[in-house]
Amino acid sequence: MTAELVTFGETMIRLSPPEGERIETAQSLEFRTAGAESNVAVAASRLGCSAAWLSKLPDSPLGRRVTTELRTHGVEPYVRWDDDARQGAYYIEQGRSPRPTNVIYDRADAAVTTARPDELAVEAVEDAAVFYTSGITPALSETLRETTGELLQTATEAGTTTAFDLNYRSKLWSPSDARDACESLFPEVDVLVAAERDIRTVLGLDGDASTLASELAADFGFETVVVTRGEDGALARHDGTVAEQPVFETDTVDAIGTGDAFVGAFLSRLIAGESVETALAYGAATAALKRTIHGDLAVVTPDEVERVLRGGDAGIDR
Ligand SMILES: O=C(O)C(=O)C[C@H](O)[C@H](O)COP(=O)(O)O
Repeated sequence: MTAELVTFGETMIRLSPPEGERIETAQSLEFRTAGAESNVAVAASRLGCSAAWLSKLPDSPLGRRVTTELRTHGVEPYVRWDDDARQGAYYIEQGRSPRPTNVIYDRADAAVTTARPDELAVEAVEDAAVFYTSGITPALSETLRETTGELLQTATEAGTTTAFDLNYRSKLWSPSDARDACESLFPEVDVLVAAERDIRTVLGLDGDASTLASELAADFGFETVVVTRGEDGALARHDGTVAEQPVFETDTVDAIGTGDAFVGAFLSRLIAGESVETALAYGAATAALKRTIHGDLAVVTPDEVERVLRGGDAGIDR
């Protein structure tokens, strides 16, 4: 079946001690899966968009754990299985003020780092409405930098809209390396999503969020630029106009995955033919719901998102 949204990247095993426990001393670790591009596919799928995820995984219980979880949420994994490769993982110790959240990656030499286009379901990219990947993927290896560029080009040539989240991770590379790699990919990107702080740190731009979006659109010819601003909401520049979206208040249980939930919901609405304004609102509502849920995944339903959009409060539904 042709998927409307196709994403490409690494999905890791996510290991986290119980709240208030340190990685150094914890006796147990919660076991989940997480990865920016599959998180986006899950959010979109849960909101009614058909979604597929391309990657390379070890042919092992750890690799199959990833595909099993994605299928649970309706995402079709198109995976190249590798007998000998590693499964990437990360440890996350959730912070509580004044102790920050800490992520420790264990993803060097993961299976995906050697993925080449001829090992991947490139035809799914050609047939999709939107192809999505993020700045994490080219950060993982030189091969992935090339593969990311080739898949974006394949998408462009096939008339598939391309979407890219800058997703800067300082534990993977320096701002200048990220800038070089991402700017070389930008000519093939139609929809750019970027956190305001990443635009300043990585791309070295200054000014308010609206100015950043306009400069990016002018410099790189993006069709749409979405700037995410944490508690200050998000804005999108499209067709020469800027739309703003505040955040929905939330009681945060787990903030990790908020950005990906936003992007997945946003893309699902664009694919459904809705306006950028509507897509932004869906993104913000889905992101708020994600923050109330443990793990990276936006395990939500369209009704729940609609309810947030209508301003429904929490309460007890019985
Ligand atoms: O692959 C990586 O390096 C990741 O960081 C996976 C992350 O768990 C998500 O991408 C969450 O990112 P947010 O949605 O911005 O919270």
